Amino acid sequence: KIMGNFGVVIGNEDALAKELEGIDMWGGIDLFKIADISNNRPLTSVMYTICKKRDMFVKFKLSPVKFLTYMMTLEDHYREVPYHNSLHAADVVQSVHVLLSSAALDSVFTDLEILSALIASAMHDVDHPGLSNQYHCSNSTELAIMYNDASVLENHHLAVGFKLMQQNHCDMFEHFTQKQWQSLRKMSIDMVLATDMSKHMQLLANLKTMVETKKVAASGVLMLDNYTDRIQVLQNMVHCADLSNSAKPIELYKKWVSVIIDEYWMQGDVERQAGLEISPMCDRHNTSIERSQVMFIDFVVHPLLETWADLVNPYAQEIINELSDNREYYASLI
Ligand SMILES: COc1ccc(/C=N/OC[C@H](O)CN2C[C@@H](C)O[C@@H](C)C2)cc1OC1CCCC1
Ligand SMILES: [Mg+2]
Ligand SMILES: [Zn+2]
Repeated sequence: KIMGNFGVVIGNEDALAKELEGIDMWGGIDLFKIADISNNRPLTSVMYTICKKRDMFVKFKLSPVKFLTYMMTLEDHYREVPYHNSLHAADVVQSVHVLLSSAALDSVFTDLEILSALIASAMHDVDHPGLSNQYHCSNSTELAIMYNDASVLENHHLAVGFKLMQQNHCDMFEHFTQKQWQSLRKMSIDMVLATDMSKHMQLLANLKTMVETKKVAASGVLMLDNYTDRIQVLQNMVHCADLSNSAKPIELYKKWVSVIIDEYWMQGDVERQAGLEISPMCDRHNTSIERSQVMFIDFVVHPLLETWADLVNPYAQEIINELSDNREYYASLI
Protein backbone atom coordinates (compact mmCIF):
# COMPACT_ATOMS: atom_id res chain seq x y z
CA LYS A 1 0.00 0.00 0.00
CA ILE A 2 2.79 2.47 0.81
CA MET A 3 4.29 1.87 -2.64
CA GLY A 4 2.18 4.43 -4.50
CA ASN A 5 4.00 5.75 -7.53
CA PHE A 6 6.35 8.01 -5.61
CA GLY A 7 6.75 6.01 -2.48
CA VAL A 8 4.11 7.88 -0.54
CA VAL A 9 0.35 7.41 -0.35
CA ILE A 10 -1.34 10.77 -0.64
CA GLY A 11 -4.42 10.28 -2.75
CA ASN A 12 -3.48 12.96 -5.27
CA GLU A 13 -0.73 11.05 -7.09
CA ASP A 14 -1.45 12.87 -10.35
CA ALA A 15 -0.79 16.27 -8.74
CA LEU A 16 2.51 14.91 -7.41
CA ALA A 17 3.27 13.33 -10.82
CA LYS A 18 2.78 16.74 -12.43
CA GLU A 19 5.07 18.47 -9.97
CA LEU A 20 7.78 15.79 -10.32
CA GLU A 21 7.85 15.98 -14.14
CA GLY A 22 10.79 18.42 -14.00
CA ILE A 23 12.89 16.21 -11.68
CA ASP A 24 15.66 15.79 -14.29
CA MET A 25 16.05 19.56 -14.79
CA TRP A 26 18.03 22.13 -12.77
CA GLY A 27 15.41 24.02 -10.74
CA GLY A 28 12.82 21.84 -12.48
CA ILE A 29 10.81 21.06 -9.36
CA ASP A 30 9.39 23.22 -6.56
CA LEU A 31 10.20 21.37 -3.32
CA PHE A 32 7.89 23.68 -1.35
CA LYS A 33 4.94 22.57 -3.51
CA ILE A 34 6.08 18.92 -3.35
CA ALA A 35 6.14 19.09 0.46
CA ASP A 36 2.52 20.26 0.40
CA ILE A 37 1.22 17.59 -1.99
CA SER A 38 3.32 14.70 -0.65
CA ASN A 39 1.89 14.89 2.85
CA ASN A 40 5.21 16.46 3.92
CA ARG A 41 7.33 13.64 2.45
CA PRO A 42 9.46 15.63 -0.07
CA LEU A 43 12.65 13.65 0.67
CA THR A 44 11.02 10.21 0.43
CA SER A 45 9.08 11.02 -2.76
CA VAL A 46 12.04 12.71 -4.52
CA MET A 47 14.55 10.00 -3.51
CA TYR A 48 12.18 7.16 -4.46
CA THR A 49 11.38 8.76 -7.85
CA ILE A 50 15.07 9.30 -8.69
CA CYS A 51 16.19 5.81 -7.57
CA LYS A 52 13.32 4.31 -9.57
CA LYS A 53 14.35 6.29 -12.66
CA ARG A 54 17.95 5.17 -12.21
CA ASP A 55 16.76 1.55 -11.86
CA MET A 56 18.53 1.22 -8.49
CA PHE A 57 16.02 -1.30 -7.11
CA VAL A 58 16.82 -3.79 -9.89
CA LYS A 59 20.56 -3.03 -10.03
CA PHE A 60 21.08 -3.59 -6.30
CA LYS A 61 18.13 -5.89 -5.49
CA LEU A 62 16.74 -3.26 -3.08
CA SER A 63 13.42 -4.11 -1.46
CA PRO A 64 11.20 -1.10 -2.24
CA VAL A 65 9.38 -1.59 1.06
CA LYS A 66 12.63 -1.59 3.09
CA PHE A 67 13.92 1.37 1.02
CA LEU A 68 10.74 3.35 1.74
CA THR A 69 10.73 2.35 5.41
CA TYR A 70 14.31 3.61 5.71
CA MET A 71 13.63 6.82 3.76
CA MET A 72 10.53 7.66 5.83
CA THR A 73 12.44 6.93 9.05
CA LEU A 74 15.33 9.12 7.81
CA GLU A 75 12.88 11.87 6.81
CA ASP A 76 11.24 11.67 10.26
CA HIS A 77 14.64 12.35 11.83
CA TYR A 78 15.01 15.69 10.07
CA ARG A 79 13.90 18.39 12.48
CA GLU A 80 11.24 21.06 11.98
CA VAL A 81 13.88 23.82 11.72
CA PRO A 82 13.33 26.58 9.11
CA TYR A 83 16.06 25.56 6.63
CA HIS A 84 17.98 22.39 7.52
CA ASN A 85 14.87 20.16 7.29
CA SER A 86 13.94 17.35 4.88
CA LEU A 87 12.99 19.90 2.18
CA HIS A 88 16.65 20.97 1.95
CA ALA A 89 17.79 17.33 1.88
CA ALA A 90 15.36 16.62 -0.98
CA ASP A 91 16.68 19.70 -2.80
CA VAL A 92 20.29 18.49 -2.48
CA VAL A 93 19.31 14.96 -3.65
CA GLN A 94 17.58 16.38 -6.74
CA SER A 95 20.40 18.84 -7.46
CA VAL A 96 22.99 16.02 -7.25
CA HIS A 97 20.79 13.89 -9.54
CA VAL A 98 20.91 16.70 -12.16
CA LEU A 99 24.66 17.39 -11.74
CA LEU A 100 25.36 13.64 -12.11
CA SER A 101 23.55 13.60 -15.46
CA SER A 102 25.87 16.26 -16.95
CA ALA A 103 27.12 15.04 -20.34
CA ALA A 104 30.76 15.48 -19.21
CA LEU A 105 30.11 12.82 -16.54
CA ASP A 106 28.35 10.40 -18.87
CA SER A 107 29.15 6.83 -17.70
CA VAL A 108 32.02 8.22 -15.62
CA PHE A 109 30.64 7.04 -12.27
CA THR A 110 29.58 3.50 -11.37
CA ASP A 111 26.08 2.70 -10.17
CA LEU A 112 27.48 2.22 -6.64
CA GLU A 113 29.14 5.66 -6.70
CA ILE A 114 25.87 7.21 -7.91
CA LEU A 115 23.83 5.43 -5.24
CA SER A 116 26.37 6.54 -2.60
CA ALA A 117 26.09 10.18 -3.73
CA LEU A 118 22.28 10.03 -3.53
CA ILE A 119 22.28 8.31 -0.11
CA ALA A 120 24.90 10.77 1.19
CA SER A 121 22.76 13.69 -0.04
CA ALA A 122 19.61 12.24 1.54
CA MET A 123 21.24 11.87 4.98
CA HIS A 124 23.70 14.80 4.83
CA ASP A 125 21.88 17.10 7.33
CA VAL A 126 19.70 14.63 9.26
CA ASP A 127 18.80 15.71 12.83
CA HIS A 128 20.33 19.18 12.20
CA PRO A 129 19.46 21.28 15.31
CA GLY A 130 19.43 24.61 13.41
CA LEU A 131 22.59 25.68 15.24
CA SER A 132 25.98 25.87 13.46
CA ASN A 133 29.24 24.03 14.12
CA GLN A 134 30.66 27.31 15.45
CA TYR A 135 27.83 27.48 17.99
CA HIS A 136 28.44 23.89 19.16
CA CYS A 137 32.21 24.38 19.47
CA SER A 138 31.99 27.80 21.17
CA ASN A 139 29.64 26.36 23.78
CA SER A 140 31.15 22.87 24.14
CA THR A 141 27.71 21.36 23.63
CA GLU A 142 27.09 17.61 24.08
CA LEU A 143 27.63 17.07 20.32
CA ALA A 144 30.87 19.09 20.34
CA ILE A 145 32.20 17.03 23.24
CA MET A 146 31.11 13.82 21.47
CA TYR A 147 33.01 14.75 18.27
CA ASN A 148 35.91 16.75 19.77
CA ASP A 149 34.94 19.93 17.85
CA ALA A 150 35.77 18.20 14.52
CA SER A 151 33.00 18.50 11.87
CA VAL A 152 30.56 18.07 14.76
CA LEU A 153 27.28 18.31 12.84
CA GLU A 154 28.49 16.32 9.82
CA ASN A 155 29.73 13.45 12.01
CA HIS A 156 26.35 13.46 13.76
CA HIS A 157 24.38 13.42 10.47
CA LEU A 158 26.36 10.35 9.33
CA ALA A 159 26.04 8.53 12.65
CA VAL A 160 22.26 9.03 12.69
CA GLY A 161 21.89 8.25 8.97
CA PHE A 162 23.71 4.93 9.25
CA LYS A 163 22.32 3.98 12.67
CA LEU A 164 18.79 4.16 11.25
CA MET A 165 19.78 1.62 8.57
CA GLN A 166 20.22 -0.97 11.31
CA GLN A 167 16.64 -0.54 12.48
CA ASN A 168 13.99 -3.15 11.80
CA HIS A 169 12.87 -3.35 8.14
CA CYS A 170 15.36 -0.60 7.18
CA ASP A 171 18.21 -2.92 6.08
CA MET A 172 17.69 -2.15 2.37
CA PHE A 173 21.33 -3.07 1.56
CA GLU A 174 20.83 -6.62 2.90
CA HIS A 175 21.95 -8.13 -0.46
CA PHE A 176 25.15 -6.04 -0.66
CA THR A 177 28.45 -7.88 -0.61
CA GLN A 178 30.77 -6.79 2.21
CA LYS A 179 32.87 -5.00 -0.44
CA GLN A 180 29.85 -3.06 -1.77
CA TRP A 181 28.75 -2.11 1.73
CA GLN A 182 32.23 -0.94 2.80
CA SER A 183 32.59 1.06 -0.44
CA LEU A 184 29.19 2.78 -0.17
CA ARG A 185 29.84 3.56 3.50
CA LYS A 186 33.33 5.03 2.88
CA MET A 187 32.19 7.17 -0.08
CA SER A 188 29.08 8.44 1.76
CA ILE A 189 31.18 9.32 4.82
CA ASP A 190 33.74 11.15 2.65
CA MET A 191 30.96 13.10 0.88
CA VAL A 192 29.00 14.15 3.97
CA LEU A 193 32.16 15.17 5.89
CA ALA A 194 33.02 17.37 2.88
CA THR A 195 29.82 19.41 3.39
CA ASP A 196 31.45 20.99 6.48
CA MET A 197 31.89 24.62 5.37
CA SER A 198 35.27 24.78 7.10
CA LYS A 199 36.50 22.37 4.39
CA HIS A 200 35.30 24.68 1.59
CA MET A 201 38.63 26.33 0.69
CA GLN A 202 40.50 23.01 0.60
CA LEU A 203 37.79 21.40 -1.55
CA LEU A 204 37.79 24.34 -3.97
CA ALA A 205 41.60 24.26 -4.24
CA ASN A 206 41.47 20.54 -5.11
CA LEU A 207 38.77 21.21 -7.70
CA LYS A 208 40.83 23.98 -9.30
CA THR A 209 43.85 21.69 -9.54
CA MET A 210 41.64 19.03 -11.10
CA VAL A 211 40.38 21.52 -13.69
CA GLU A 212 43.94 22.57 -14.57
CA THR A 213 45.09 18.96 -14.93
CA LYS A 214 41.87 17.40 -16.19
CA LYS A 215 42.05 14.57 -18.69
CA VAL A 216 39.14 14.37 -21.11
CA ALA A 217 38.44 11.41 -23.36
CA ALA A 218 37.85 11.87 -27.09
CA SER A 219 34.11 11.58 -26.31
CA GLY A 220 34.41 14.66 -24.07
CA VAL A 221 33.86 12.84 -20.78
CA LEU A 222 36.15 13.30 -17.76
CA MET A 223 38.74 10.62 -17.09
CA LEU A 224 39.14 9.92 -13.37
CA ASP A 225 41.45 7.00 -12.78
CA ASN A 226 41.91 6.87 -8.99
CA TYR A 227 39.79 7.03 -5.83
CA THR A 228 41.21 10.40 -4.74
CA ASP A 229 40.13 12.10 -7.99
CA ARG A 230 36.80 10.30 -8.14
CA ILE A 231 35.80 11.11 -4.55
CA GLN A 232 36.96 14.74 -4.93
CA VAL A 233 34.55 15.23 -7.85
CA LEU A 234 31.74 13.55 -5.89
CA GLN A 235 32.51 15.63 -2.76
CA ASN A 236 32.49 18.86 -4.76
CA MET A 237 29.28 17.79 -6.50
CA VAL A 238 27.42 17.35 -3.20
CA HIS A 239 29.00 20.56 -1.84
CA CYS A 240 27.84 22.48 -4.96
CA ALA A 241 24.33 21.04 -4.53
CA ASP A 242 24.38 21.99 -0.83
CA LEU A 243 25.12 25.64 -1.72
CA SER A 244 23.07 25.79 -4.93
CA ASN A 245 20.03 27.79 -3.76
CA SER A 246 21.31 31.04 -5.29
CA ALA A 247 21.70 29.35 -8.69
CA LYS A 248 18.04 28.27 -8.89
CA PRO A 249 15.05 30.18 -10.40
CA ILE A 250 14.60 33.43 -8.47
CA GLU A 251 11.21 32.52 -6.95
CA LEU A 252 12.69 29.36 -5.40
CA TYR A 253 15.89 31.17 -4.36
CA LYS A 254 13.87 33.87 -2.54
CA LYS A 255 12.02 31.17 -0.55
CA TRP A 256 15.35 29.56 0.46
CA VAL A 257 16.69 32.98 1.52
CA SER A 258 13.72 33.65 3.78
CA VAL A 259 14.01 30.28 5.57
CA ILE A 260 17.80 30.32 6.01
CA ILE A 261 17.59 33.82 7.47
CA ASP A 262 14.87 32.59 9.87
CA GLU A 263 17.22 29.84 11.01
CA TYR A 264 20.23 32.16 11.40
CA TRP A 265 18.12 34.69 13.33
CA MET A 266 16.77 31.94 15.60
CA GLN A 267 20.38 31.00 16.36
CA GLY A 268 21.13 34.67 17.03
CA ASP A 269 18.16 34.85 19.42
CA VAL A 270 19.49 31.82 21.32
CA GLU A 271 22.95 33.43 21.52
CA ARG A 272 21.52 36.82 22.61
CA GLN A 273 19.38 35.15 25.32
CA ALA A 274 22.41 33.31 26.63
CA GLY A 275 24.49 36.50 26.64
CA LEU A 276 26.79 34.99 23.98
CA GLU A 277 28.41 36.85 21.10
CA ILE A 278 25.95 36.75 18.17
CA SER A 279 27.31 34.81 15.11
CA PRO A 280 27.80 36.62 11.78
CA MET A 281 24.51 37.34 9.94
CA CYS A 282 22.52 35.97 12.90
CA ASP A 283 21.47 39.25 14.53
CA ARG A 284 17.91 40.02 13.42
CA HIS A 285 18.43 43.64 14.53
CA ASN A 286 21.56 44.06 12.44
CA THR A 287 21.66 42.08 9.17
CA SER A 288 21.41 43.27 5.60
CA ILE A 289 19.85 40.27 3.87
CA GLU A 290 20.65 41.57 0.38
CA ARG A 291 24.22 42.48 1.17
CA SER A 292 24.98 39.13 2.79
CA GLN A 293 23.51 37.21 -0.16
CA VAL A 294 25.64 39.22 -2.63
CA MET A 295 28.75 38.66 -0.51
CA PHE A 296 28.01 34.93 -0.10
CA ILE A 297 27.60 34.62 -3.90
CA ASP A 298 30.75 36.65 -4.67
CA PHE A 299 33.05 35.02 -2.12
CA VAL A 300 31.70 31.45 -1.82
CA VAL A 301 29.07 30.26 -4.29
CA HIS A 302 30.29 31.83 -7.56
CA PRO A 303 33.93 30.75 -7.20
CA LEU A 304 32.76 27.19 -6.47
CA LEU A 305 30.11 26.88 -9.22
CA GLU A 306 32.36 28.63 -11.76
CA THR A 307 35.11 26.06 -11.09
CA TRP A 308 32.55 23.25 -11.30
CA ALA A 309 31.36 24.69 -14.64
CA ASP A 310 34.99 24.69 -15.88
CA LEU A 311 35.27 21.01 -14.91
CA VAL A 312 32.15 19.94 -16.83
CA ASN A 313 32.46 22.68 -19.41
CA PRO A 314 30.28 23.69 -21.22
CA TYR A 315 27.52 21.78 -19.45
CA ALA A 316 26.90 24.08 -16.48
CA GLN A 317 26.66 27.46 -18.22
CA GLU A 318 22.92 27.68 -17.45
CA ILE A 319 23.70 27.37 -13.72
CA ILE A 320 26.25 30.20 -13.89
CA ASN A 321 23.84 32.41 -15.84
CA GLU A 322 21.08 31.82 -13.26
CA LEU A 323 23.55 32.65 -10.46
CA SER A 324 24.63 35.91 -12.12
CA ASP A 325 21.03 37.01 -12.70
CA ASN A 326 20.19 36.27 -9.07
CA ARG A 327 23.27 38.14 -7.85
CA GLU A 328 22.20 41.21 -9.83
CA TYR A 329 18.68 40.93 -8.38
CA TYR A 330 19.95 41.21 -4.79
CA ALA A 331 22.68 43.73 -5.66
CA SER A 332 20.00 46.01 -7.11
CA LEU A 333 18.09 45.88 -3.81
CA ILE A 334 21.01 47.07 -1.68
C1 LIG B 1 20.04 31.10 0.40
O1 LIG B 1 21.12 31.56 1.20
C2 LIG B 1 21.95 30.58 1.72
C3 LIG B 1 21.91 29.25 1.33
C4 LIG B 1 22.78 28.33 1.91
C5 LIG B 1 23.67 28.73 2.89
C6 LIG B 1 24.53 27.71 3.49
N1 LIG B 1 25.45 28.06 4.31
O2 LIG B 1 26.16 27.06 4.87
C7 LIG B 1 26.86 27.51 5.99
C8 LIG B 1 26.16 27.01 7.23
O3 LIG B 1 24.91 27.63 7.30
C9 LIG B 1 27.04 27.18 8.42
N2 LIG B 1 27.15 28.48 9.06
C10 LIG B 1 27.87 29.53 8.38
C11 LIG B 1 28.20 30.62 9.40
C12 LIG B 1 28.87 31.82 8.77
O4 LIG B 1 27.04 31.08 10.08
C13 LIG B 1 26.31 30.01 10.70
C14 LIG B 1 25.09 30.58 11.36
C15 LIG B 1 25.95 28.93 9.69
C16 LIG B 1 23.75 30.06 3.29
C17 LIG B 1 22.87 31.00 2.69
O5 LIG B 1 22.83 32.33 3.00
C18 LIG B 1 23.52 32.69 4.19
C19 LIG B 1 24.85 33.23 3.83
C20 LIG B 1 24.56 34.68 3.48
C21 LIG B 1 23.30 35.08 4.23
C22 LIG B 1 22.79 33.81 4.88
MG1 LIG C 1 25.26 20.46 6.67
ZN1 LIG D 1 22.98 20.93 3.70
